[in-house]
Amino acid sequence: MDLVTCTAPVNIAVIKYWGKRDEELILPINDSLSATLASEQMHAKTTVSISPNFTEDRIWLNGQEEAMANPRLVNCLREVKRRARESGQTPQTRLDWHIRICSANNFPTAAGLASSAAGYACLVYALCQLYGVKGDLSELARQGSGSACRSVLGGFVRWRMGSDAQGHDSLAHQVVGPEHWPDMRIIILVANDGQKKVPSSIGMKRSVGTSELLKFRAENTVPKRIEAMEKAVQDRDFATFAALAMKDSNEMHATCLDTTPPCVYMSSTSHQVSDLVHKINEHFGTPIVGYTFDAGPNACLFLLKEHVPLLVHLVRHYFPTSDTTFKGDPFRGRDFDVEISSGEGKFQSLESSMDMGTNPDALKYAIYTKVGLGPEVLTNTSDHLLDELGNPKM
Ligand SMILES: Nc1ncnc2c1ncn2[C@@H]1O[C@H](COP(=O)(O)OP(=O)(O)OP(=O)(O)O)[C@@H](O)[C@H]1O
Ligand SMILES: C[C@@](O)(CCOP(=O)(O)OP(=O)(O)O)CC(=O)O
Repeated sequence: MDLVTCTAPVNIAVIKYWGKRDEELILPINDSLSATLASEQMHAKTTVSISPNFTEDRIWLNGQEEAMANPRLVNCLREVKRRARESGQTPQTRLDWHIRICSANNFPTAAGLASSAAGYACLVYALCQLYGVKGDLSELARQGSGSACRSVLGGFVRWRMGSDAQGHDSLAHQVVGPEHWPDMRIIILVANDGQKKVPSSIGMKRSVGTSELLKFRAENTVPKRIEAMEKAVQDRDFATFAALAMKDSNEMHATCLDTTPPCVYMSSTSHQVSDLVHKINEHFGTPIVGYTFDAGPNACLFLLKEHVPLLVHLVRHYFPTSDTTFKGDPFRGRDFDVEISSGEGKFQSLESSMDMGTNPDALKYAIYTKVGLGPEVLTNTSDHLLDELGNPKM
């Protein structure tokens, strides 16, 4: 029996992918750009195993057995095997053995927190390790979920839409590595981690079919904005970075509202968080925090390390929670390398200038993280999700 276990990170787009020109190959209507988040806080973990003794292909996701017939899964497996066959690295007999796949996310699945990105990047990375496939993996991961192609790399990543009908040039590449902007921090404010009503793939298909605004966005705004965003990342120009991220998120959600029937992903809590961010930035006279929202109500905030204590104080003040544990709590303890003092006295004058009401228990918890590396192989036996017979350990 051969067995490989990997982790892959989540990525959060600051220039969004929303809309496909080819549903089957998952080819987008515009380029997108994202930050890969550190795997320590959020990751998918996948074990893949092949054996001549397995009599059928099987998959378990988050402890439940699922159907292998999922077309995205089938496409990924077929394409990785095709690449393995073409490279001549793997004997046909090994490619014919049945496979077992066991995967788990350490954060909510299908809640607009990019689980499909981490999940398919992890699956493809693990399969490629298993079959000895080398080279670009983004084309393979893209066929599981569009955003997954950006999770096969660390740092800041750009997915170029490409023009080839077969999608061979619709690939992701690294803009800068995770070490490039060491002070960048990310705080995800989770308002709802339940499964969303309209999955991204359905929502964006509906937008492509009905929104004129989406067409305008893809053809006119994004091509210019993404160049400015790439430059802002390269120059570590936080104010431009945050302003562009917020603009792009709002434009994506505007296209969702321009869709028939409309896709409403942001909630009143999302808008309150957005309001707070704009008030903070107004107070400072320049963006010191930027937000972006995926297809869900949870805010993903970008900010520099020096502003974490301030943001933490204000979020605690305006979104008090009775859950004192506040999972992934940046609101207590230490930053990765900076002490987060409660800063009560220091920021009190700010509260009075905000002119906002408080929203008790509107947030469930927060995840505090930074920009990180791409997928990794785990070699410790205790890390494998399948036992020596190929059965799930849990
Ligand atoms: N670890 C995993 N391994 C394989 N597939 C996964 C994994 N995690 C999630 N998926 C697949 O992704 C689907 C969820 O994708 P969906 O786009 O609906 O949500 P999301 O990725 O959490 O949100 P969004 O893309 O809007 O940020 C799951 O139903 C499952 O098919
Ligand atoms: C809002 C987004 O997160 C949309 C992600 O959509 P998916 O990649 O989940 O869609 P499919 O390609 O159909 O699987 C924006 C982004 O990540 O760029």
